[in-house]
Amino acid sequence: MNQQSIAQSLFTVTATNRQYDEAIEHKINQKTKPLGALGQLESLALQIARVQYSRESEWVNAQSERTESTVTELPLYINKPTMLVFAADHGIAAHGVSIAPSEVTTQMVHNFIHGGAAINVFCRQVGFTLEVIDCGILQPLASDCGVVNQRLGAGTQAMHLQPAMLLAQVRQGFEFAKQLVKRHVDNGCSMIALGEMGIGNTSAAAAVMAAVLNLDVELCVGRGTGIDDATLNKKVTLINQAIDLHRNELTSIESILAHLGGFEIVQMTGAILAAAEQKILVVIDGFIATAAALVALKLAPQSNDYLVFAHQSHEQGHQLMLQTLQATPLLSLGLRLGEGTGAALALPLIQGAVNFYNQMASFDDAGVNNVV
Ligand SMILES: O=C(O)c1ccc[n+]([C@@H]2O[C@H](COP(=O)([O-])O)[C@@H](O)[C@H]2O)c1
Ligand SMILES: Cc1cc2nc[nH]c2cc1C
Repeated sequence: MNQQSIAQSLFTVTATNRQYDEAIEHKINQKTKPLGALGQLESLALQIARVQYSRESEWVNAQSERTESTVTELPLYINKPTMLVFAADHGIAAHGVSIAPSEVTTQMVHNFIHGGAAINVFCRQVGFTLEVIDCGILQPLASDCGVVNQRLGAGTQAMHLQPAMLLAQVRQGFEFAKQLVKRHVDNGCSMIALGEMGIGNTSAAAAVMAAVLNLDVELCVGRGTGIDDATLNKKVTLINQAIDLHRNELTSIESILAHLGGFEIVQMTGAILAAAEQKILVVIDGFIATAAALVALKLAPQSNDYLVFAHQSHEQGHQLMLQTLQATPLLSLGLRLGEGTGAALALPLIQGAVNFYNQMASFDDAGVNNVV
């Protein structure tokens, strides 16, 4: 008998309903513009409509007299957009793979608490509520500091010497993430975005990418915070060493996550699966968040329907990962900060897709010659 994965035992993910696609596309095509002229915003509006009409399906079905075309009169919405920033430390960071020591993870979490980081600035600017989650930074924080405590340990083990974590920690991380997302959805949130903070986490993300996609480590590793050539070589060597050490154990996606991953990558994976289960949109930030998306998509391919890829990061490996996922990110700004910054900057574009769908006049409404 096939053993159920941890993810299968915790999450039920179903694809969005495609029943209204024709009506949605008709509505978009009847807007006062040349066919397709809003480019990627049109496919984004279609995706959001699929997600939200699937989410509201009980309501939609209850309106038994409604025809398919009137279903599209339901406006799309973004309620309580919430940026979740997952912080964790990495054992490998003590072995010279980053420009910064692990202490910077905690220092940046304090910066988030005091509102001074880039992610604070951008969240304030665009209207994201920011929540920071301690998934396992080196030292616990004071319980009243405003950071959510979902610690899986005091940093992972150095993956080139031993497994980064146990499968029990992967399970606990998925459970934490499920509770977290449920709390936000119960509170009316219709869209989450995922960012992260963790010195050393581009090593973990690259290792997971190489193992999941069976790629050469060199293709997956980049300069992270901005390392020089010598440090880059060391990073490649240590990640190869980790993959060689655990080779016989890298037999399932969850085992790859346990041996090579990070506490924030585990919890972002869980948050994606939870968002897909709850049928809400989930906006993915940079390289590390995309590695979590890669894992989530391997565990539950239907979760793809709920994912919006915010941007293509400067990190080498991100473009290849996005291509492999056939994902077209909204932005490409050469960002390499993480924290959720690219996802925050994408919110006005997502809002633009919702607004044109809801508010633009049709050719009929506006008395404009129908050019479709
Ligand atoms: O999001 C990205 O694409 C990204 C690319 C490079 C670096 N980062 C951030 O930099 C940190 C990891 O870099 P490193 O060099 O310590 O592995 C971590 O806090 C990430 O948020 C993030
Ligand atoms: C200062 C600093 C801020 C960050 N934000 C996300 N990753 C980071 C890494 C460093 C080093």
